[in-house]
Amino acid sequence: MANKKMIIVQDLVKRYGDLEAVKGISFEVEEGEIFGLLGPNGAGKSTTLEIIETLRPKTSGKVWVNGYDLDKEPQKIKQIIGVQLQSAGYYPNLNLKQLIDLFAGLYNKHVDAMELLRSIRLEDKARKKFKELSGGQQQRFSVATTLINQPKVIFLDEPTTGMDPQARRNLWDLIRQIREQGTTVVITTHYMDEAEYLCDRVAIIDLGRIIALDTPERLIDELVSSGFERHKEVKKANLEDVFLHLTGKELREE
Ligand SMILES: Nc1ncnc2c1ncn2[C@@H]1O[C@H](COP(=O)(O)OP(=O)(O)OP(=O)(O)O)[C@@H](O)[C@H]1O
Repeated sequence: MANKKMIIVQDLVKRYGDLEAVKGISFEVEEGEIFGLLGPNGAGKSTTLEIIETLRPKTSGKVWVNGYDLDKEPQKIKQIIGVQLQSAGYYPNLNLKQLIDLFAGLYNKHVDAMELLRSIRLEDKARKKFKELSGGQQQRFSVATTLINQPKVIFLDEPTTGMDPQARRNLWDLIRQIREQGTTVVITTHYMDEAEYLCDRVAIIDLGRIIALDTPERLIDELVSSGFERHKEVKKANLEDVFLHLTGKELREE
């Protein structure tokens, strides 16, 4: 059964002067999936994401989001997507509840700010300013704010960079919950364990081109069937498991 395509990207090209940062990439994201864009620094992930988000002009190629053509109906796309703000986007004098109320007002949506804060376990921080939160709390808040306009798809650009293992696992749970409620998620990450845990499918981008696109499992199976073997014996746990076993899974930031 063919699923509905939430995003279609065809032959997308982006040039910055002489540099061709995105060299004609094509991919589709299905409704309800967590889709990962992976790749080394400078591969073109953020550029691709920002073009789809209507935040950056493309050089050529076609993009549709929920059937809306980026060239013809960018406003329609803006209405159905959720984008994480950089920290500078959070007015410094407003507390978390006021920020949610402000965004809800801007989007003309009714949102129960306390309920949203409860869902990310920040209800006791309702009167705190964004800058007074820990890194993990800031990221949780920023992911939750992408939901205020009740989007069909949210974009998360390296959402767990710099987090400790507890906060990271916690954010993974939040992202999965968001998907379970029917929202499509597009995520960029440098962490392969994150991609393996979260993503239904991943596109690996290098030097502006997609060099692989499949489920993490099939990509791994393909590599193994090509004769690849790890040098070390694979253990049933890794160092992060040891760390979490010793220090617990509870958040430490409060
Ligand atoms: N505004 C810009 N002007 C000129 N070059 C840019 C601009 N933005 C990005 N680039 C270049 O385009 C290429 C792709 O950058 P992009 O930020 O999309 O990569 P990325 O895969 O998101 O990398 P990272 O993982 O470091 O965020 C890089 O070589 C970068 O230097």
